[in-house]
Amino acid sequence: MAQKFKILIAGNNDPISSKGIELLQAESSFDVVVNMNLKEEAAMIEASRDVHAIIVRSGAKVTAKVFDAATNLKVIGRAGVGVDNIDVPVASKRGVVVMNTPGGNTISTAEQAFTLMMALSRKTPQAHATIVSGKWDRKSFQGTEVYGKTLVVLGMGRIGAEFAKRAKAFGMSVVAYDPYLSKNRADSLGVTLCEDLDAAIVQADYITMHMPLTPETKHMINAKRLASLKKSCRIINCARGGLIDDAALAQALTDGTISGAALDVFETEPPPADYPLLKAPNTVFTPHLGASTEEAQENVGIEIAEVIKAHLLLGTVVNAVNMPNVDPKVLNEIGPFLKFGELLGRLVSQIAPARSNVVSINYSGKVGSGDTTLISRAVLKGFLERAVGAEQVNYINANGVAENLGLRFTESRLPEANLFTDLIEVQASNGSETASIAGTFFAGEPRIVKVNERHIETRPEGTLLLIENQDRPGMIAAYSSILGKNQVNIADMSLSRNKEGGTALTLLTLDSCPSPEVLAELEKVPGIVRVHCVTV
Ligand SMILES: NC(=O)c1ccc[n+]([C@@H]2O[C@H](COP(=O)([O-])OP(=O)(O)OC[C@H]3O[C@@H](n4cnc5c(N)ncnc54)[C@H](O)[C@@H]3O)[C@@H](O)[C@H]2O)c1
Ligand SMILES: O=C(O)CC[C@@H](O)C(=O)O
Repeated sequence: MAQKFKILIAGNNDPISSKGIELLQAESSFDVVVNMNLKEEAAMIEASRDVHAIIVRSGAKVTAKVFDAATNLKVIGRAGVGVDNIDVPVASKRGVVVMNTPGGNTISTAEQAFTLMMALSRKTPQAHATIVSGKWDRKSFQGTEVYGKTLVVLGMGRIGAEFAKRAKAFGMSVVAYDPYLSKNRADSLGVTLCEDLDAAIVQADYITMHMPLTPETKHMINAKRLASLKKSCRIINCARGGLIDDAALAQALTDGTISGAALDVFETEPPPADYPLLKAPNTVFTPHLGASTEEAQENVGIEIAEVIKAHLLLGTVVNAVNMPNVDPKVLNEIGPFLKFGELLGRLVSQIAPARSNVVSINYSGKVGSGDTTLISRAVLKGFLERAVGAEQVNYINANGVAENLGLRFTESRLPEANLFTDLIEVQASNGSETASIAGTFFAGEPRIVKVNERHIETRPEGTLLLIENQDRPGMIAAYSSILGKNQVNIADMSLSRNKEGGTALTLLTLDSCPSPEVLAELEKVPGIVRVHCVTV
């Protein structure tokens, strides 16, 4: 029977598009629960206990305690961009994929920010309030044009770029500050790139903010920077509360250091009644409505439903913030390498020297010319399974699990392979000893082609017995007779030696796993250096 997946659509009065919900409800293997009343952490914990997927906007918070309770959780979908309501480091540690919908609300948010800029310039909300209160006041609301003014865009990503296009159409000259923006991109947008934040903002008649909240961007606009601005400067923030120090902004507005602020987002949401900013002059506020349009909500609601469905049913990963993308085409191409990489990692972990602290993956041939991030994660996953348990490690947390164990991981690529179209070699080393296995595909079938640098050929199937012995007559008979007398049948055999009379390596495929006593007996045979029994 197909697995049933329970999906929680979690909200705090911020609904997800019904079209997205219906798309999930139409799938017979999904049990969809919608709960828009998850303001308190305790309620979120209860609702998440047995779910496989959670979909949120910005209202519901997925905290570490929610992860503790949601032991079946595989994926979280954010119907929107910012994932600051999800504890992403904990998600990664627990192996939960976090996916968002970048782009679906770009236009709506750029339009909202632009609307705020215009409303701030023309005091529209204040003028409206006087009319509805019965006054006809045409003197108090003289505004300013944006035409000919200098706009500084902080964060020239998707939304910043859409804002900039609109500002240019309104005759503004646009300066961009974004440490990750290339000169080419700035040129193609027709904006002036300024590499220094302080030098950028002192020119501004308007500043609009469009970057994520990170430790680096927190309080980017603080008391010191506010003091450096033109007195006529107005600030718009439709990105995230916390980019601006709200207390410092309230002060700067009150004492006339700057001319106005229009905010869709606040450091504390919702702001309490005594929040100083709410009493400051020359402001326009909206309650985090950037993405609140029919179009944006339909875009992000449908998109997140589609990616969650594809992830649960097919394993595809799209727009994950804690994992590389795996679309069905790529998955199809690299799928066999993922399985094989995991298997090589698992095999090497069984012959690795004690206290190995470095795992190296060497790619050669075609496989090394593409993106190998996921294959390496697969190798690490396979390698770590013995140390932490197969359930505890996956493609998302493999790097973190390795780091916790003090295991370093290196990767190298050779575009040319000497003998094989594709070759993946996995090595584990503790500084003084190294063990390695390399594999490839022959006519689509996986093969082990090297063990500890020796050429050998075997199918990675069942139980493999690896015997290193002195190269001298009678060795094969010695170990074969011990296996035979203990009813262990040899299904396949591959031999290799470094030189005549040197060391030989035998890889036997066995029909059953020899007992520890049989392995001990083999190790005692004169001339046998090492025996490893490895399960594929
Ligand atoms: N108000 C809303 O409802 C709403 C809706 C959508 C998005 N947002 C927020 O808007 C922000 C931008 O969204 P986006 O889709 O444009 O994201 P994006 O990733 O396309 O753009 C973000 C930009 O910020 C830049 N950046 C990063 N660090 C920076 C720094 N230190 N200084 C300057 N720039 C920096 C990045 O290089 C990038 O170009 C996000 O925080 C998102 O959560 C808010
Ligand atoms: O869900 C919302 O309405 C807010 C979305 C917005 O903050 C985002 O980051 O995409």
